[in-house]
Amino acid sequence: MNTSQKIPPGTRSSPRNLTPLDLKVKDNSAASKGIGTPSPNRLSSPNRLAESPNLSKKKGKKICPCGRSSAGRDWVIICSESSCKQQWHTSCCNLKGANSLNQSQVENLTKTWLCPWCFAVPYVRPGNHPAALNESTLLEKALSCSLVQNITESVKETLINSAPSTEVDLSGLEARLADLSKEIKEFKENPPTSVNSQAWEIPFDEPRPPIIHVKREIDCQIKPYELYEENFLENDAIETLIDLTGYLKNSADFIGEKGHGVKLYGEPYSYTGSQSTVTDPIPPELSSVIEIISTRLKLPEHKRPNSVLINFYPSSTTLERKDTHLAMHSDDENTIVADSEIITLSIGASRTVSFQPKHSESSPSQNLLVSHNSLYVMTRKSQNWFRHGIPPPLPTEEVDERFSLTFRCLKKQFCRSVILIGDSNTKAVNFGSGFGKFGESFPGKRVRAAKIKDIEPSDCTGFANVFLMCGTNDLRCENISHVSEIKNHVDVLKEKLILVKQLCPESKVFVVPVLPSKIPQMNKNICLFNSLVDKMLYSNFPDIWFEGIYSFVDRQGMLSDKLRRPNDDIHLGPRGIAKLVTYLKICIYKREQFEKYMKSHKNYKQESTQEVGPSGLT
Ligand SMILES: O=C(O)CCC(=O)C(=O)O
Ligand SMILES: [Fe+2]
Repeated sequence: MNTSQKIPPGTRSSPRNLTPLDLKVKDNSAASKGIGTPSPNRLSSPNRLAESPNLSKKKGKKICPCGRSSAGRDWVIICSESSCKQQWHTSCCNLKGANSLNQSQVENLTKTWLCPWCFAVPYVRPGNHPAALNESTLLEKALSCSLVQNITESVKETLINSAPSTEVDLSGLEARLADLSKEIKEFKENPPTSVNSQAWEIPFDEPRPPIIHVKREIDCQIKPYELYEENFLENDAIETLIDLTGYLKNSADFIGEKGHGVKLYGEPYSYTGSQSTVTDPIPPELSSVIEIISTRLKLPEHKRPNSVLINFYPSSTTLERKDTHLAMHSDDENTIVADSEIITLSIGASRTVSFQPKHSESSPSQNLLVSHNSLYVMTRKSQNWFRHGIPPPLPTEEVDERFSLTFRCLKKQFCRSVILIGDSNTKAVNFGSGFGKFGESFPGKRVRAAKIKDIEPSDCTGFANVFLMCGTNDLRCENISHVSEIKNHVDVLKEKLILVKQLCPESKVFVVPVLPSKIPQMNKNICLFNSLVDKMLYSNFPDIWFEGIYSFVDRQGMLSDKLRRPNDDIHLGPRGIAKLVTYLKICIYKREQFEKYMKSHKNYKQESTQEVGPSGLT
């Protein structure tokens, strides 16, 4: 089943962002001046102030974004989102009906209520919904409004000029009206490009097509492991680890998973089928090994391991043979830092680690015999190319017990990691903290791809969110001599997306519609391209999001002047870049909300090709 929904541009509006204007209203409100606090002597009557901190009826207080008083007619309710807590009149947030309820009923209703600023509606509004139709005529209305204004001004001007004489000279007015009729006629015959093109509208009841699983044979572009080194630790250090693992084995600290036991230290590592609910702090014995590893492998601070998982593979003489193994899996959880390494140190018997290519039937599996006190290093990236596992011993083979210590660098905020593959318009997008930047909770990187053909799907591996924002250069007037070239670009994009989806089945993929320029002919190319991409995504990848870009567009369907670089018809200026970052973050947030909602829905079945984790579940 389709687990997510793409958003065609122009068919729905983005959640309300705080604009400077909103902030002004808020700042001027009584709430921000601290005068919105309910006074205790008015709590007794249900018609007046309510006792609950989340609910009150206040007279004359301007606490709602409307900035007005509701004269005690409305309940004032507070958003339950702890970082918001904005107060609203029930009428202003479309809950007018709640005014006929009593206090406790309203309290119940609003316990988990998210205000219009916080709640992102997870559904696409159907193209034929009256509000969508209204929106699509907005531009027309706005333009006719300005024409009416023109007429009014012409009439005024004529009357003023004619005022001294008794005879009113209407010739100027007639000429102006003739001009305006001409303008109206031209406008009707040749309406300006609008983002609300019908081409993007999806009929409400049209069933969503199934997700097409297309697989390509992709040659392995990286090695299954980067490094294998024997006799890694000095005697003292290895003896300490032998003591630690021996102690753990006898203290029954290992938690049984299929074919082996596990013990977790440091940052919690959760994977499909993991049984460890608790994690202990990293003990000094392991901290000093992390120190040695980090120095020897020259790991920078941001990739230093902070989580250690010890696997215990019992001897084949004590168990059924098949029970000392680890099933094929990938360590591809999105909490692992995208460019980090997964480092494994072996203690005890030699065992074979098997590596199996995921995307190439013709490439054989590779085996690595890992001996006592050896270390092998895989990259997080390689997890999207290979599965690995410890096969059970052969029927004729006897194996002694083995422990493996796996060191990882985990960061919770990597659940929201971002890769932005884009052209020069994304050049100024920065990660990290500061104005117009992504912020610490969205770690990630930007990769340049000047044209669609330059997108490198393997760059996306390891990132939770993938944004592709290319096409502007492909669609420049000098690069398009025939419509068929635009279609070809869409086909190239489709092929790239097949590879991205195959290499990163767990990533949330977003295609950013090409932003309009100030060049009308180029905008025609862009408009056609966007509508073809929308159709292509709808029929091939309904789980790839294609979110509307109206906030970048002016009434003429062109790149907004406020957002572009001065004297540049195509590129975003600093305000545009800040807006782009906000847009990208809203995309991530909306999708998270949408998936959360869908997960809680009873018919929701996750369409997932998720690998099993080190639990060995098969
Ligand atoms: O024991 C090994 O060498 C492999 C361990 C492993 O793959 C894991 O912990 O994810
Ligand atoms: Fe693993």
